[in-house]
Amino acid sequence: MKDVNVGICGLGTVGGGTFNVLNRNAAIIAGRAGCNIRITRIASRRNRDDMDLGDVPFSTEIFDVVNDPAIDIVVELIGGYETARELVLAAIRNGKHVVTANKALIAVHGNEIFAAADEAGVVVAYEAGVAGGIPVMKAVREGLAGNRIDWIAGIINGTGNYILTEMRAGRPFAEVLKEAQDLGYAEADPTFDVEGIDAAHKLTILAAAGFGVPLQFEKAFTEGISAITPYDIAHAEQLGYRIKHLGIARRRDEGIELRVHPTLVPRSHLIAQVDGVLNAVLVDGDAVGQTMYYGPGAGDEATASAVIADIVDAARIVANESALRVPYLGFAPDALEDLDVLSMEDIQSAYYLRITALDRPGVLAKIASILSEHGINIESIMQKESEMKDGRIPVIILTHTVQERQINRAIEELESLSDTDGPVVRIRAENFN
Ligand SMILES: NC(=O)c1ccc[n+]([C@@H]2O[C@H](COP(=O)([O-])OP(=O)(O)OC[C@H]3O[C@@H](n4cnc5c(N)ncnc54)[C@H](O)[C@@H]3O)[C@@H](O)[C@H]2O)c1
Ligand SMILES: N[C@@H](CCO)C(=O)O
Ligand code: NA
Repeated sequence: MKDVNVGICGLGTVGGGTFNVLNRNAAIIAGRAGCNIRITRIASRRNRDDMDLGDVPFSTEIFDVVNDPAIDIVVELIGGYETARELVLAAIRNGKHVVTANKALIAVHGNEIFAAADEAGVVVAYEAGVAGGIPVMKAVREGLAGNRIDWIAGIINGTGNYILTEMRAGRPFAEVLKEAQDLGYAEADPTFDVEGIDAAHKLTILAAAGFGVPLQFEKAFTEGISAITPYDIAHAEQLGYRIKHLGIARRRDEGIELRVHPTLVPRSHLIAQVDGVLNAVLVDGDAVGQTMYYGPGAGDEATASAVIADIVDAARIVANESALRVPYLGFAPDALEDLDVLSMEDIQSAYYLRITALDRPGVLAKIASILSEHGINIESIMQKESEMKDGRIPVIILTHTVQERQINRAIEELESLSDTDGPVVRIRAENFN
């Protein structure tokens, strides 16, 4: 059996997991790959005293790995945008295949990196970057190749889902975030997790591969979970919904919806049961219908599982000098469509609205008439007793699907009524029909 040489850049959570699993399962992996996958160099800022690297040379200079002529596959696990970009482009220039878990890099610099890789005749693989251990890129790029994909919706940030899950049990935000960081789930800058940036990176990649469009991260809409209150979580539950932080990409004739925000989902739907660090991606294809991919979205060995699957794909190419490659986004580069990302005003969604009304006769009728003037149909309405006994009553409304523009105009009018108090809380909702 041929040897294929791998160099690892970055020996943190994912780098450590990759090293350990590659060693533990070496025989199984060799059997699948048809070659021996050998780690011949590791570089990272610091060596780890909790790991035994055996006789694998270690250095603190990651560019040593990409400049080592013996290395066939460079595994980029340092994270971040700029150094990772330089490292990956240097590896490509040196004729090496690249495996990365870095969705920020692919979402922002993927178009440039894929073009460079095509030019050099090498592959760049990024399965671990999207929904961690779940082989969802394999499913979208290969398993669903016969479908026109109409929409993709997913819980694609483990840290955020972990926080929302624990908040339902009444635990404070900051304490749960610290726990997710200690478990190695969070990004170096955890606002990427909490504010939806990390999920938007992954959604950008899913949308590009699902719909056959270039990566357009700069146009993705992101709203985080930091404004979600236990109050709205409880009321959503009473309406039969659960609040999840979703990435949603929908293909419409006019363009693409690309958005990450807290979303009410029916409690009876499978996706509402996805808790903790687990991720799930729902994909709607015209032939297959809805499929859902579920599993660990973060963590050392779970992510390593996806990194190694990509190493195996690249190793097969090296060992067999094979030209058989799946295009980066699953579509031949000249088949990518120039579809624009729609503005948020143009997206379509259902909405949960919480209006603080003054307890006066006729206020409900005024609210209903404003919604109706804007063409918004009400799915359900709930008027709560005033908890503060201060004459202010929460009115909770779930709407049918409308255009966000209609809701924005209606909210402006609702807020300007003398019978309402303060801003209207608005959370988008999906029924996955
Ligand atoms: N942690 C997860 O569960 C997870 C899951 C999926 C994807 N990812 C992605 O995997 C990548 C790595 O994440 P991680 O959680 O392992 O991070 P980490 O911080 O645990 O590990 C990164 C390692 O790279 C080293 N490093 C960074 N820059 C370097 C440089 N310039 N020179 C030398 N060493 C450098 C750091 O010292 C650290 O040891 C990121 O892109 C992340 O988004 C992580
Ligand atoms: N920080 C990311 C890691 C996996 O991409 C998450 O929590 O989902
Ligand atoms: Na994955």
